[in-house]
Amino acid sequence: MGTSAPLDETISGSTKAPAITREQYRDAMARLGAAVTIVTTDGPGGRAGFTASAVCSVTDSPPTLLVCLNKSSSAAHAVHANGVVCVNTLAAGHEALSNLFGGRTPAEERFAAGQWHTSATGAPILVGAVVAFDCRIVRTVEVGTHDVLFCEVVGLAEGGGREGLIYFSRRYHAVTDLS
Ligand SMILES: NC(=O)c1ccc[n+]([C@@H]2O[C@H](COP(=O)([O-])OP(=O)(O)OC[C@H]3O[C@@H](n4cnc5c(N)ncnc54)[C@H](O)[C@@H]3O)[C@@H](O)[C@H]2O)c1
Ligand SMILES: Cc1cc2c(cc1C)N(C[C@H](O)[C@H](O)[C@H](O)COP(=O)(O)O)c1[nH]c(=O)[nH]c(=O)c1N2
Repeated sequence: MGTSAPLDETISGSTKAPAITREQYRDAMARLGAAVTIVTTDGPGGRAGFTASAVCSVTDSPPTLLVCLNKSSSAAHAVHANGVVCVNTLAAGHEALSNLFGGRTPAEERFAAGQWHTSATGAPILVGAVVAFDCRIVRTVEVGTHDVLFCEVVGLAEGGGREGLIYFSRRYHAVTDLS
């Protein structure tokens, strides 16, 4: 009979030489457009946040999304220690904030550039985000350089913005809801 699945798993890659280089892979991925988010956390591990485009829906029952987090990110310790994240979907006009959370800037400076509320889990919600998903991390799978965080959505906040932000071909693009 089955045992319960572990909450943390590691998936090892092939030991064979990869068929494509990192550069080829990145160039190809640059053609795959994605929404831009700022993933935040707060709690015993401290406040932290990072820009993420590797975010997608896994299932609606229970509502779950995944976030890929580079293990070397300055936010990694806090994310794992707190076990909660808020995925803030950015709007047109958030390009500078995205770049600040995109690396090499101290956490306090990142947060000082935006306005934040506190979600039910304690993670910061960005005022003006298109939509924010307040989440508890229910499972982590390590794959290569990244941790894949499976995040159960326990709360939602709508920021009212009508223009979303897409990262495509290494540039930001505003997208408008014409309905
Ligand atoms: N998933 C990620 O970790 C990820 C995604 C996008 C951008 N970034 C980082 O943002 C910076 C600028 O990125 P860019 O898009 O302008 O140019 P880039 O050439 O570094 O990346 C092109 C595309 O490749 C993918 N990618 C890049 N680095 C990755 C990584 N370490 N792991 C998995 N996928 C990765 C992403 O889809 C990215 O949009 C880089 O430092 C990059 O590492 C990381
Ligand atoms: C548009 C865009 C998109 C992404 C990123 C950057 C940018 C500009 N970065 C990189 C990530 O934000 C950055 O590495 C962290 O902020 C960690 O940097 P520090 O270690 O804090 O300097 C990123 N990192 C990650 O782990 N997962 C992701 O999906 C993304 N996506």
